Amino acid sequence: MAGTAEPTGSALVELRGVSRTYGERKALHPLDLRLDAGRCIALYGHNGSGKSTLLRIAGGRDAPTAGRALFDGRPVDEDDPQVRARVAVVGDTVACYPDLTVREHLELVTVAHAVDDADSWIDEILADRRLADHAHALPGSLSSGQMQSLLLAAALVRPRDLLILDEPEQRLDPEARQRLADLLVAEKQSGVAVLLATHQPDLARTVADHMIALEDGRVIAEGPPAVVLDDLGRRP
Ligand SMILES: Nc1ncnc2c1ncn2[C@@H]1O[C@H](COP(=O)(O)OP(=O)(O)OP(=O)(O)O)[C@@H](O)[C@H]1O
Repeated sequence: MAGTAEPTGSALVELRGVSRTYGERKALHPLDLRLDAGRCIALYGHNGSGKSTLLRIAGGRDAPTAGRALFDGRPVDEDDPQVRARVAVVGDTVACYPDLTVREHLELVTVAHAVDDADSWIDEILADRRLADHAHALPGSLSSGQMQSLLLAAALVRPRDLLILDEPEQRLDPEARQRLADLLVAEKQSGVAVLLATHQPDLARTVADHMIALEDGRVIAEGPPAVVLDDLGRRP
């Protein structure tokens, strides 16, 4: 079983024998996973290896074909108010309103999640993500890296116990990637569980406690990131 620590009580995320089939295609073969508060699991693998499928199931956006996906001991469903309140997802697709500014997007999120003192909190996140100068810009005028920072900011302005990120390093420059790694370490330190799909070994090495390497929907290696990366590096 994939785990980030000795199991103590119920995990925040628990997948038991989870698999996913699309038509004839087996996107995910049965796997187990356990993620506790304040820990991070990184999923690693080629395009099409099943990372996003696993993330969608863990966040309740998709149901497994077989097995059980639990959040805090209950079947996970993105429509569950508990899940909506506690799970923040940074996706790989851009979903935004073309006529709302960067700041207005973040305001929407804070209203939806009844965030106290939202204005100063938004200011802080905008500065932190280097978006302060673009607060009044419309999405269409953002660079792809700035758009990625906006997606990240939208997850950070709201409360969360679990942060799910699908290749968050995409489109970020080296400095922004470093700030992303620092941010995810800080998230863990504040008790947030982080479930991450990445193509960047350094990000996994810096942030993750446990790494799961997938190939064609199967777990081919798992363990501490340095060990898994070393193992993968020695394969023919
Ligand atoms: N909605 C869907 N319908 C049919 N097949 C799907 C669907 N979603 C994913 N798949 C298939 O499942 C497999 C796993 O896809 P998935 O998106 O999970 O891979 P991934 O590891 O996230 O890839 P990438 O690194 O490119 O994002 C792929 O073969 C993909 O074509």
